[in-house]
Formats: sequence, C-alpha cells, structure tokens
Amino acid sequence: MRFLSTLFGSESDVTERFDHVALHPLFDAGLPERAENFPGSALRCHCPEDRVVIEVAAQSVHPHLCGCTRCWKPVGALFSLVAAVPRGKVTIMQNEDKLEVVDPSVPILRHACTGCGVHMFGRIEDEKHPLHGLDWVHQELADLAGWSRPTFASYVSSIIEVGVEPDRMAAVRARLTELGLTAYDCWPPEIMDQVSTWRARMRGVLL
Ligand SMILES: N[C@@H](CCC(=O)N[C@@H](CSCO)C(=O)NCC(=O)O)C(=O)O
Repeated sequence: MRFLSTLFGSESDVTERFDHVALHPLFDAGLPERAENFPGSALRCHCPEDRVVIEVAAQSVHPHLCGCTRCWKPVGALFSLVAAVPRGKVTIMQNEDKLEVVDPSVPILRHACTGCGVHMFGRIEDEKHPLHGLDWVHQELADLAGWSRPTFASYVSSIIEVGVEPDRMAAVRARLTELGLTAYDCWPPEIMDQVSTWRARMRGVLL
C-alpha cells in the first residue's frame, strides 16, 4: 500500500480510493463460478424490445478484461469483459437487420446493435489474420452463467486513450493484481506466442 500513499496522500484516503477502483460492473460484483461442461448461452442486446439475440454454443476461451478503445464497455466501466469462441458456434437468432459493423477498417469487425449500441460479436474475416476463426463476445449479455473466468487484463494502458488520468494507472493496476488478474499492455504471452507462431508459418520459417 505504500506506493499508493505517495499517489493519494493519507493512509485512510488511500484505502478508500483503492477500494473504489471500479473495473467492470459484473466483475466488481463478483463473477459467477465457471460451470463444468458449460454449453454456452443466448446473448441479448440491451434494447427494451426487438432485441438482437445470438446463440453461442460453446464455452469461451481467453476470457479477459480489455482496456482497448474499440471493445464495447458498459456505461461507467474502465474495461470490457470479453472472451473468444469458435466462430462456427455463433448463430444470429433474432433481429439480424439491426446489426451493423462499427468500423469496417479494423481487423475485428464488431457487429453492434444499431438500437442500443451493444456489440454482439466481433469477427475477423481476413483468413490470414492470426486470430481468424475466433469470434469475440461479452459474457454479461448472456442468459446463463458458468463461463470461464478471466485471469488477465489486456491493453491496460489503452484506458488512458479514452481519458483516464495517467496518475490513476498505479491504482488500476494494483486493483487488477488484487483480483488475481495479470495486467498486460498488449496481449498476454500465450496469445502473442500463438500470433507469432502463425506468422512464422505464413513466412515458411516454421512447420
Ligand atoms: N491502444 C489501441 C490498441 C488497439 C489494438 O491493437 N487492439 C487489439 C486488441 S482488441 C481486442 O481485445 C487488436 O487486436 N485490435 C484489432 C481490432 O480492434 O480490430 C487502442 O486502444 O485503440
């Protein structure tokens, strides 16, 4: 706690500020446990009616908090709660006509509801992209609990790009650590290794 004292002043003030670093509403409330053989769930947008519904028929991999500027975050959240699922396991069930790609110029095409702005899934169409085949979804939109639980936070420094004061970062990183989440400013090593392995194969220097 000492290094936080130097940031925020007195010890009691430190504790108060430290305890109130809110990362994400679902995460802060305490994430439900992972369920064995979790089959996936329907995910719904936030519209009061004519909701977009997708079915995700799989457990998620690489669940994490993401601080990047592009991933959808609920109001007031510093981070997005996002995870990958095989794209073949994602089916649009209702109100597909309300979906629109947020930014067609980036690799992950985030299909958002034009009614409420919620991102229903992010898909990579470029077959040469290292993460092609994975769709990105937000667990908090699901009807059912039991998803795999995050163990890391990625693109942590990126929250500065949406206006978080740089001098809050030490407290944010401390809170992530307290919650058992390893903080990275890009992807964690297991995904970076996967990306580089893919690129090495594309270059023909690895079988
Ligand atoms: N600081 C930038 C980082 C943007 C970035 O490189 N994002 C990664 C992770 S997004 C998923 O967690 C990426 O792969 N982007 C591709 C894409 O978004 O299509 C920022 O925060 O904007």
